[in-house]
Amino acid sequence: MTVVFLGPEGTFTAAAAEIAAPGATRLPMTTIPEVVRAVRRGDAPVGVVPIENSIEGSVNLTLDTLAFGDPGVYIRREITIPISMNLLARPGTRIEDIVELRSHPMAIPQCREWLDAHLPDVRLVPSASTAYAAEEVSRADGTVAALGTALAADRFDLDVLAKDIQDRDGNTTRFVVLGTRMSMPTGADKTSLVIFFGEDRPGQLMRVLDEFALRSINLTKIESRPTKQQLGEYCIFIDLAGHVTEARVAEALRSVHRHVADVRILGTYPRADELVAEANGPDSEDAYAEAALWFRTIIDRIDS
Ligand SMILES: O=C(O)C(=O)C[C@]1(C(=O)O)C=C[C@@H](O)C=C1
Repeated sequence: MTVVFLGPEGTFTAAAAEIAAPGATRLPMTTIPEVVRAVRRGDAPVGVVPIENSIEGSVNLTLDTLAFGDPGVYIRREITIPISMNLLARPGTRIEDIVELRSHPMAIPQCREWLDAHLPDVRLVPSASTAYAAEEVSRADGTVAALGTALAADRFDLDVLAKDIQDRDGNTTRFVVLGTRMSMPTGADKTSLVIFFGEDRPGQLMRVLDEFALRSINLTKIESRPTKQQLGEYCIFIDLAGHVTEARVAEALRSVHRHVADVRILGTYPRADELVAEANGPDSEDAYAEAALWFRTIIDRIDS
């Protein structure tokens, strides 16, 4: 088994990949779209990419790659990892020597307050990942530092000048495990989808949200992103509690599909927090099954 992930070794995603596929052959990639392409091509059955951070929000490149890229790659699982950011530099570097700081564009804003307080005038330079930044620092002079994992410090012979410098306790990133098929239901699942509205009509978003609310389906995330077609045209990303094989989720999705131009399912997969979404009374599987049976008895009485 091979796992592809945003590399090189020493990234936070590399740690998530070890949880997703322990002991697998590891194939680090330079970018998130490369990971997705590798899974689509079948180079590896499992890919791991970051999707959301508790301080900085969504990893837009992941959302866009999954929503607008070629079909055939799905989220099969989510993994959340506590994120501890460290200031890494070549041995002998002092904080006051640093004039340039490199890291992944998701990592820098997680340390904004610390950087304002300790390195206010530093030049911020984006890197392909935190571990690439660490590697670049190992080849630079002693005025360049990186934000990254303690593991990257070991890997690239750097010192940790300051640790745990993220702006908030409990800093957490959510990663998604990708594959070419969707996951089976576990009873504690989530479904991620993107809605493309097409023609602009009043009340369309309300209509979509109503379909979920009517069936007591909890939305765990809702976010809009540009469709990239024209200024002001947005699609919405929704994460909901439940699996597409649950009757109320299936019925809601079928209804939503009637109202919009397209619905793209990004995946239906076990939740990291294992929280079971209760569906009781009229929302239960039994109630849907009973209603289907009742309706069958009506159809059966129609002349054939
Ligand atoms: O650069 C890395 O180490 C990554 O794994 C990427 C990434 C991200 O894109 O969110 C992962 C976790 C942290 O939130 C910061 C960076």
